[in-house]
Amino acid sequence: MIILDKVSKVFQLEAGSYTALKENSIHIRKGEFIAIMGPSGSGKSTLLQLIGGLDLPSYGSITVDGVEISKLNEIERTIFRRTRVGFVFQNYQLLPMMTVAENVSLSLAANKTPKADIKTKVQRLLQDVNLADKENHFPAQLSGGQQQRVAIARALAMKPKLILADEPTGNLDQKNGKDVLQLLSRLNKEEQITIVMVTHDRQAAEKADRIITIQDGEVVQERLEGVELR
Ligand SMILES: Nc1ncnc2c1ncn2[C@@H]1O[C@H](COP(=O)(O)OP(=O)(O)OP(=O)(O)O)[C@@H](O)[C@H]1O
Repeated sequence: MIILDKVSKVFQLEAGSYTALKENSIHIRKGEFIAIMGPSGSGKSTLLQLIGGLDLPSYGSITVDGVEISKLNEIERTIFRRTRVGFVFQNYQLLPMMTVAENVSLSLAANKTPKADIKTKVQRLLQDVNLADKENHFPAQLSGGQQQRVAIARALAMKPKLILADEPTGNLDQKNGKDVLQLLSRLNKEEQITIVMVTHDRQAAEKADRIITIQDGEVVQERLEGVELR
């Protein structure tokens, strides 16, 4: 599903260049649930952004679902992101002036789904995340856990085979964090959606099939159900 071949990311700064990722080669199979862990500043979010086509690697190639995204131009990458990847962020990133239903419908509208279909699809998505009764609420009227479930419904709208989640439970208390993780786990198991999740939370990471640990821009450890792989 995801192949990174010797991927490096170098940021050009006024003070010089900074290597955030160093020659990482990573393979992620279809349907895997991967947790990415590592200290602050180790390159986790940068890695997720490269996999999601939000940014380009400086060196190396990235292939996602058969598409070499590191070769796509800006417009092609935008289409790739809109149609193939669901993004979930720590701070939910819902639009505050729009209702829950409008937030979930955004990508459907952007991808020219007929209006009549949007309504039924949004209702089904909100049922899936157990928020059918909140469609006319605004994000500020919901708890953090509910907002994150709206964000997950939005991420699912285009039926992506891949969800990239950056600290999805980072702002949530234990109960809400657990609910969000359970939802991601269910989507992974029942819908075979591949999930790559950055987390600082060891308990959250234990939900994954494999934990990839990054340090100073390099993968230093991979652990599969308790077995050290490197
Ligand atoms: N656009 C950018 N320009 C310059 N440097 C950047 C940029 N984005 C990230 N960096 C640097 O790259 C390094 C890795 O950042 P990244 O956000 O990937 O870390 P992280 O592991 O996700 O950290 P955290 O756990 O704190 O979110 C950091 O030193 C950061 O300052």
